[in-house]
Amino acid sequence: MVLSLCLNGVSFIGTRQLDLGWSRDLSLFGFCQSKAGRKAINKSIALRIQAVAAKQDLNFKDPEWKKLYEEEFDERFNLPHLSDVLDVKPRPTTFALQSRHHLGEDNGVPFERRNDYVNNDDRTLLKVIKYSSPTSAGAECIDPGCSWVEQWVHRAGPRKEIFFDPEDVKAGIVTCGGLCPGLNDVIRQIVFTLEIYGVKKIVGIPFGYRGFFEEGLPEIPLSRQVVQNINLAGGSLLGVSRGGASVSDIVDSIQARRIDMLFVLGGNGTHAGANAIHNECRKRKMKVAVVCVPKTIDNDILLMDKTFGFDTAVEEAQRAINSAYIEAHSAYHGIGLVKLMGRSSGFITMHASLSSGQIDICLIPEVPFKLDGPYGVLRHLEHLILSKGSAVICVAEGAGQDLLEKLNATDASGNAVLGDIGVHIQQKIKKHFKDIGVHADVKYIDPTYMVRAVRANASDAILCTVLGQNAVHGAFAGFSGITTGICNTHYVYLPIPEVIATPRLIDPNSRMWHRCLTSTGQPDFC
Ligand SMILES: Nc1ncnc2c1ncn2[C@@H]1O[C@H](COP(=O)(O)OP(=O)(O)OP(=O)(O)O)[C@@H](O)[C@H]1O
Ligand SMILES: O=P(O)(O)OC[C@H]1O[C@](O)(CO)[C@@H](O)[C@@H]1O
Ligand SMILES: [Mg+2]
Repeated sequence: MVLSLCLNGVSFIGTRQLDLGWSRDLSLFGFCQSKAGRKAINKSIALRIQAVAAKQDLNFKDPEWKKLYEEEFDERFNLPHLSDVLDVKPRPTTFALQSRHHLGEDNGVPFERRNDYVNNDDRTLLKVIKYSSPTSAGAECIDPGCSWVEQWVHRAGPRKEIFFDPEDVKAGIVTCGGLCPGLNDVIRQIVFTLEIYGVKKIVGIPFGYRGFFEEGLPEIPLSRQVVQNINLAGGSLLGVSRGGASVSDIVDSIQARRIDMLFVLGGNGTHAGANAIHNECRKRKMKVAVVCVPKTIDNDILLMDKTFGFDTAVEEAQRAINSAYIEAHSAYHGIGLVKLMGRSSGFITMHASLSSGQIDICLIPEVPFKLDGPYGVLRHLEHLILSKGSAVICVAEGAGQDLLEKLNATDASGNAVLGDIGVHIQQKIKKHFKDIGVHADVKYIDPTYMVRAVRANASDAILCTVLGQNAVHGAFAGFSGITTGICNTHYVYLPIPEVIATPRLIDPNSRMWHRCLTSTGQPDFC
């Protein structure tokens, strides 16, 4: 399992699932630390490098360590293939990039297209920065010297050989978790691409994994005609849901329906489910390709530049921020407060704050803060009101949960139900200004579902198009238990476990978070 461990500005990457107390020990991020605290952290960094090295059997004194690391990395990112467990034979692809008769002839010689297909040995480089030292901003290091280590992942796209006869294929598509702009765009491209391969049986599974087992939820037949215009609306043509049946029941249902390819659109939880489905199919020696397309406005999937829907959500969030700004700016001592989605990651909040340019205080789950006290948010707010007359705060829903009473409840999928940090901050601001006898007019905006129910914007629509097509190419190429994404602007296939080992978080020592702080001008709140 991949693990990116961030310690006081330095990240060390482990290759297996390592129990290094990563989870949410935010004090490790090096914020709010005294000099003595920082010294202790530096010592713990040294100890932890040793721990990583020991657990990975890496001895950095061994001149071969880098080679060993790279070999292990290749192994981890190797894509599971149907031929690993089944006796399947390749056949020439039926996917034509253009029908030849449209291309015509040149001097009587039939036009030959070149470089049409992706070679199975093509790779894309995962990390492209060479850090000169572990103290470089946002450095991700494997060894104490922060050596350059190559990490290659598999390139996505159509292969020359395929492992299914399209005539026989029944393909299923399912969308799980919460809504996300672009779901319909991905469904549409999957259907288009399947049909180009020659697949005739394409069905949608209604309402997420639930559609596999709940009575009265019939499959939805899909074709180019059915999906032609679905991208013009937000939501999912198939419906979504949380919670679900046992993996074994889902695989029974896949077997009974004779599905050969399953395209699964969803976030972390959905991917965990898809991987379990893939493993169960393997165990039963079923020839089923399970391919995911990561869907989450939270952008919390590891290794990827971004997930589809994120851009649109950020754009939409700006409407709320702009309204909060106008309200705050037009009121006497106005304070605008906007809460945005982001259970464990503050990407939407950080990007919306950066892009709007109207935010004075940006609060995310990855960076702890205090509301009260001389260095707390409220004191800074007081300063903003008295110095410039108004202020706007943007807070992620998962931020500051340590300030709220734990609810000890979970949703149908087992995700923790969070306390409402927006309402809490609103109340605290009102009370604070009342207590100090300064007028303040607080306007709270919670656009939660509005940012994800819209249709995809232009850049997300393109991303969805590529991902949907690549998902189909991956299934025909015989891969299963994989997901598709964009890494360093190139499109790749990745084994599912590598992208869901942990939720992807903002590194508080990254350049991007520092840029956000530069933009808002906010201090550390602790
Ligand atoms: N570890 C797991 N194993 C099997 N299935 C899972 C697992 N975690 C979640 N699921 C199933 O995956 C589906 C979606 O999970 P979840 O509700 O957490 O959404 P998600 O995919 O993480 O998307 P979102 O980003 O909207 O939260 C649910 O039907 C849930 O039951
Ligand atoms: O209310 P729902 O549908 O469970 O979705 C809420 C969650 O979905 C997410 O947007 C992830 O898709 C989280 O940020 C948020 O907490
Ligand atoms: Mg989730």
